[in-house]
Amino acid sequence: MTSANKDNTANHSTGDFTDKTTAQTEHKPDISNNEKPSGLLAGIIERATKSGVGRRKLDPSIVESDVEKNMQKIRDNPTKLRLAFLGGGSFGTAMANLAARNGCDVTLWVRNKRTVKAMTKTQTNKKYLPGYKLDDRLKYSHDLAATVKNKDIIFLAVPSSAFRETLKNIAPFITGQSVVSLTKGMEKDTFALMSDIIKDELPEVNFGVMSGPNLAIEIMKNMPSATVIASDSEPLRHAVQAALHSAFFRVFASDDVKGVELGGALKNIYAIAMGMAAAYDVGENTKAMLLTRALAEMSRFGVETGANPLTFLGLSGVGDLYATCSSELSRNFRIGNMLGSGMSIDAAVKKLGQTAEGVNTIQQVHEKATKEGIYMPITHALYAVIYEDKAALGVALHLMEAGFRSDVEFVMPHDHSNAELTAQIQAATSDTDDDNATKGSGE
Ligand SMILES: NC(=O)C1=CN([C@@H]2O[C@H](COP(=O)(O)OP(=O)(O)OC[C@H]3O[C@@H](n4cnc5c(N)ncnc54)[C@H](O)[C@@H]3O)[C@@H](O)[C@H]2O)C=CC1
Ligand SMILES: O=C(CO)COP(=O)(O)O
Repeated sequence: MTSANKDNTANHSTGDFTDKTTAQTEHKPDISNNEKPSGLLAGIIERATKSGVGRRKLDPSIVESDVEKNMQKIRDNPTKLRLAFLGGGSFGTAMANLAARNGCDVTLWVRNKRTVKAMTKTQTNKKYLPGYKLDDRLKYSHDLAATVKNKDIIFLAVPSSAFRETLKNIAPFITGQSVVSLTKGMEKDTFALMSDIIKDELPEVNFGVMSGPNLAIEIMKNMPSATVIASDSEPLRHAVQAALHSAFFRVFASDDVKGVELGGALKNIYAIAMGMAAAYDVGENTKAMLLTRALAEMSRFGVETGANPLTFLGLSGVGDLYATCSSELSRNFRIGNMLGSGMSIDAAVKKLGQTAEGVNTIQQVHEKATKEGIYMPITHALYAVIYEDKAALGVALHLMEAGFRSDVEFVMPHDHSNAELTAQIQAATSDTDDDNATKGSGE
């Protein structure tokens, strides 16, 4: 049993599972035999690192059975993927721990030398995951070059604000490694997603993005979870599945990189809205309305920017939206809750002291949607409350009075012929709106 398991004793009443079964039956990494990648793995890596290979569109049923076959071969031939995880926050640590527990050769890069020393000594991440013992095979380093050299896959789990800088720093050491983003955000001022930044900075590399309902603390507790690896490269998808998949963590595949990435980035906006709604003690109907209209906004935005709307029905869309909109473990939810309790955005961010990507994403998406004329009423409303000091109640009422629209616009497109009626209703209620529109109105 791994040291992580020793600490996490079984408590099924709280949903806390040990991974006794995994350790004993699923992954039996034989360290002594694992120094070199197996033939199968070497093949996967070779294919993954050759540009163009594996980029064809595949019949999903064939992919499913191929994945299963490959997974089986990998299970039958214990392998040692060489992985680097960059970013020692809660998510980078949780994912690195999963891979180490699966028998991969894993180094977690943390920029602070003293933190590396402390993690090596205690095998815990005291700041971001206090109380969770990490796998004793996990290695730590603050030497970026040494960490990324001679690796098969480099996973980035730094905040979006540090993503480009981190890629620039590793660029000199990239030879044939693949890169996978775990980051859920957008670059400030450029609206670039992490995959866009990878294409800018490392145009030759094979890359993927991973996203899904993956609250780090629940993963550390071995609560069953699932995620999505999206890449144009089939071999890379398989390699990531091999690295992270276990009885507690299922890794599904997709080739809609944009859709998967947008799901992870956009849901943070609505987690803030939902945290705020929770502070106002709204009912279940209201939460359901907010969640569902959020999904409509996300998929509309996705389609306008090149994603497949069906992707938003998957784990990285509705799955992650649900997880972060319903849990105080979500930092974005907590930010919303603090805002709803009357705190300013700056004070809330300071109090949180961790990454909450939604704070920046609201601004990016508000600007982009305004510029491109994409209908995103919840995002605009949230922007008005947070950045234009509008009263939340007045803004919420305004949202409720918006015109008649169809439910699922991909099933029945909106009927714009009722615009006149909508305008009349809005004119009739505008006096009330004006009264409620600013915080000085005595809301
Ligand atoms: N925590 C979670 O449950 C999940 C987080 N994510 C995403 O993962 C990304 C990272 O988030 P967390 O690990 O939760 O953040 P965190 O707030 O727990 O930690 C951030 C880490 O990044 C490091 N960092 C900050 N600036 C850096 C820089 N310039 N260079 C190197 N390292 C730097 C910090 O020192 C810290 O170790 C975010 O985009 C987040 O949305 C995705 C899924 C789940
Ligand atoms: O993305 C997450 C879970 O899937 C984590 O959400 P927060 O960044 O809001 O904590």
